[in-house]
Amino acid sequence: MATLVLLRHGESVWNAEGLFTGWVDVDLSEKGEEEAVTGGELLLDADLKLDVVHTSVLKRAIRTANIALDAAEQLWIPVRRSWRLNERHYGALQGKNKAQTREEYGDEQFMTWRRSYDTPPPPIADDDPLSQINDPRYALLPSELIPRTECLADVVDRLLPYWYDAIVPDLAAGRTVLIAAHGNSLRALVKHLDGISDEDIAGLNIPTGIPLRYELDEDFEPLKKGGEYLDPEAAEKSIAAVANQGKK
Ligand SMILES: O=C(O)[C@@H](CO)OP(=O)(O)O
Repeated sequence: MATLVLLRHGESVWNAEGLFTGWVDVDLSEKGEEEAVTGGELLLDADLKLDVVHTSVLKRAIRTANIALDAAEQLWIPVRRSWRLNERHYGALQGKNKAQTREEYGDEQFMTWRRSYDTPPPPIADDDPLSQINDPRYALLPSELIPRTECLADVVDRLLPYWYDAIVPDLAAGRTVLIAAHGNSLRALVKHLDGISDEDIAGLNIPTGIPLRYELDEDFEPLKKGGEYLDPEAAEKSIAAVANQGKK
């Protein structure tokens, strides 16, 4: 049996402003930092002894991990980072206001771009100031691997090699693993873990800053589908807030 803990970063400055974020490297808001502290306190209260943390290469996830691990008195544990845990690339929607986008394109198109499994938003141009094509952290990635947009299916495809190559070996070695990542990269992982259908995944939202614990069997499948939030009540509220983004 192995323990896996998933942690979505705390509220970011762009979450607070209601903007599509994707691969843009925005920081946590003050509230997001507080959520990360609370997340760490929940880890401490649950007496979770972590052995390793995996994060994306975006600072909202990196800082959430640092703040939470500090609060959990485990800032010293080994860290690994990968672009494969990054948020879903939001294409040309990056930096756009969610409520305005909803108004301009209508509910159906808005929700298709936000939550459909296989329809990506329009791609971002390489010369767009919000493109990541020249970002030094992806300099070693072949240009064709740097996304210009992604649907959730694309995220599953790029995340699973990291799951199998880097995270599963940690779990197999008996390590308790923390993954600090993003709303949609964690939706992709939860879809895989819980065997959620392409249709049903549209209805799943991940709350900010609340650890989600999974106990996994020898095949790395959850003993309990959906895992367990360390603060289920707060999770429920935060899930509703995420689902309602873009509504007035
Ligand atoms: O903007 C984003 O990158 C994501 C996560 O914050 O938003 P959404 O929940 O709308 O997919």
